[in-house]
Amino acid sequence: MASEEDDCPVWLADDGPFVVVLDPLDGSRNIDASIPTGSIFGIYKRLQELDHLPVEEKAMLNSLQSGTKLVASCYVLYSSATIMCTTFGSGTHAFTLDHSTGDFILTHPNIIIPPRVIECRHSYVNKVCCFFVMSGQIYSVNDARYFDWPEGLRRYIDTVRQGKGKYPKKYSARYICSLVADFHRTLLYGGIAMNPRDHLRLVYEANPLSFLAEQAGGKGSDGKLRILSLQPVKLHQRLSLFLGSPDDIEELQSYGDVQQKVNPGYEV
Ligand SMILES: O=P(O)(O)OC[C@H]1O[C@](O)(COP(=O)(O)O)[C@@H](O)[C@@H]1O
Repeated sequence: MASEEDDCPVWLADDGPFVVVLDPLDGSRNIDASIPTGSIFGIYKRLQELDHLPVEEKAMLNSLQSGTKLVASCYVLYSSATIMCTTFGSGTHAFTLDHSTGDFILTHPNIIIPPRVIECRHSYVNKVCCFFVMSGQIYSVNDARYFDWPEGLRRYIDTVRQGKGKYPKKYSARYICSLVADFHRTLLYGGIAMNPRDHLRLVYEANPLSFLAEQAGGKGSDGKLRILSLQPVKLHQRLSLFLGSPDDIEELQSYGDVQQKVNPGYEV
């Protein structure tokens, strides 16, 4: 088991079938203000071919598995409702805690990130009428960092918020600064959630959430590459993270230069 809060993974049992990587409390700086927080989990199979190695070594290598090897991912959102959203590789499904029984009830089966534009067709006598319902025009980023962003990311955000992107509607901004909450909204409402600086962790945050995004028909990217295709080399490896609908991620990536390399370490 490897936790974002610990320097090294721990080996719990020789015969445990699974490896768990977790961020136990994401968005912790929000707690005193009662802003939503969350937990994130990724689950892999134990690599039995490494069983002969010393404990520290096999604990580390088991925790550094590629995101493509995830067998399950989950986040729990602590907000006006407590929601557990999971994937076992066959869709993304969310369960809401019923406080009266302690059970998690399946409330959001087969979540699909809303596509940016939904085409509706209606048939009338001798006529097919087609119109579009716009959906998902939301971007989520800490744009106080605007002047540290690369030129491509600035152009992308400037473009979509003026309604001059591929879809002709001005985007709205939403940023909670709690990754689980920002991602949960993106799953349900669409759009794109991002942290372009190398702050979030590949193992504990980017991989599990990208697996959930993909299983909901979306994408997880570092601005250039599919997150799940990246091989972790360090347990606490940080990177740029973009999660959202396929249209939004593809449009963002077309701007090329979107990873924030200047990261002075912000106070708040
Ligand atoms: O300061 P930024 O760049 O807006 O980063 C905020 C992000 O950092 C987090 O608080 C996680 O940071 P920690 O891992 O240091 O707790 C996310 O929940 C949030 O999305």
